[in-house]
Amino acid sequence: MKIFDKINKNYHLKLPFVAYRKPNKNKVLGKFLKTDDLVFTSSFTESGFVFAPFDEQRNTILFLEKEAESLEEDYIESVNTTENFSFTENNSSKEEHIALVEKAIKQIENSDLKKIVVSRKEQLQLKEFDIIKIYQKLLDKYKTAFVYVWYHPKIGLWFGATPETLLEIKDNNFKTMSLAGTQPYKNEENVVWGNKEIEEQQLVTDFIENQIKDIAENIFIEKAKTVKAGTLLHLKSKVKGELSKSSSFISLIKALHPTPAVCGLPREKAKAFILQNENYTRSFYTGFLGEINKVDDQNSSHLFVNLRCMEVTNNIASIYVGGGITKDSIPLKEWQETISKTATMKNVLQ
Ligand SMILES: C=C(O[C@@H]1C=C(C(=O)O)C=C[C@H]1O)C(=O)O
Repeated sequence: MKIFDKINKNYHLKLPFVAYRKPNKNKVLGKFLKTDDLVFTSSFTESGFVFAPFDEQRNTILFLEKEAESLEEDYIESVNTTENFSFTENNSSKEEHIALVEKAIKQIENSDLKKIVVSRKEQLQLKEFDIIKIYQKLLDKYKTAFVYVWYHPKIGLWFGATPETLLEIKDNNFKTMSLAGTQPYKNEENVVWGNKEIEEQQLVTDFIENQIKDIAENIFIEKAKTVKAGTLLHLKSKVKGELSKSSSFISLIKALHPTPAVCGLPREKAKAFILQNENYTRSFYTGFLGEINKVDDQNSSHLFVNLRCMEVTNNIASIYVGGGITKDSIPLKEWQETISKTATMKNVLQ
């Protein structure tokens, strides 16, 4: 495909680009830049593609629409991506993660915190690395996800196949979702959920409702349903509404990000716990990415939460995974949940 040649070319010339396919769509879209200038946005008023970190104190990177060459192409499923990407696994950080979960549970028991999402980074040494083969495998395997590859020579190379929409907005009509609770998919989508998962997802739904109630009208929240994301199942409620005339797109982003699906409740206290206690920096994991202010589509924006993602540097893949901790969490189960979540990316590396 032409778009893959262009990805290869930009990557080897060390020029920024993003290629992405929206959930359940066939088209792969690409934005290819001609210089390696690093452009930030904090106003979200420009037209382009944003890549935003978890911590909003850090910079959001913008690929300006007017500076980019845009390509789009129907995806033709590859027949040829069965090669093995062999890799050697590092010693796992099981004890470290379990200790972090235990600390989060204690913090919840001794404060007004109700939920904290804790995460970790797993590094794998790749024996070989082919950007196109990895991206094709992601496209082949995860048709219902937002599947992307994003590159800036001054920032890094990221891949992801995320099940979570942060915000889709056109005119004043917007959609978002409450996604939380995880169990492995075992050939059956009709499953029973435990109280811990039901409560943890309800916390996210209530937070979203509370955050948007003063800036939106006609809010409608669907009952939670089971959804499949790769080899996992989650609970999801769709949310829609109308942004009030006096409110702005950025106020909606700020109201939503980071939701308790990736941070916790109350938000600021959970964030402080995460920044102090996680043993690494999340950078763009649990941030968000996507199109903003599309001029050819009534100024619409479509943003996704950066989950089920990895960063590749010098043949080392860093896979980012986490999970929501509540008073009812069982540390070993939370560890296993992060292992299950690494499979989304490991499946395209082996
Ligand atoms: C934090 C992640 O996922 C989030 C946490 C979930 C959970 O705690 O059950 C489920 C889906 C996502 O909202 C991740 O994939 O790393």
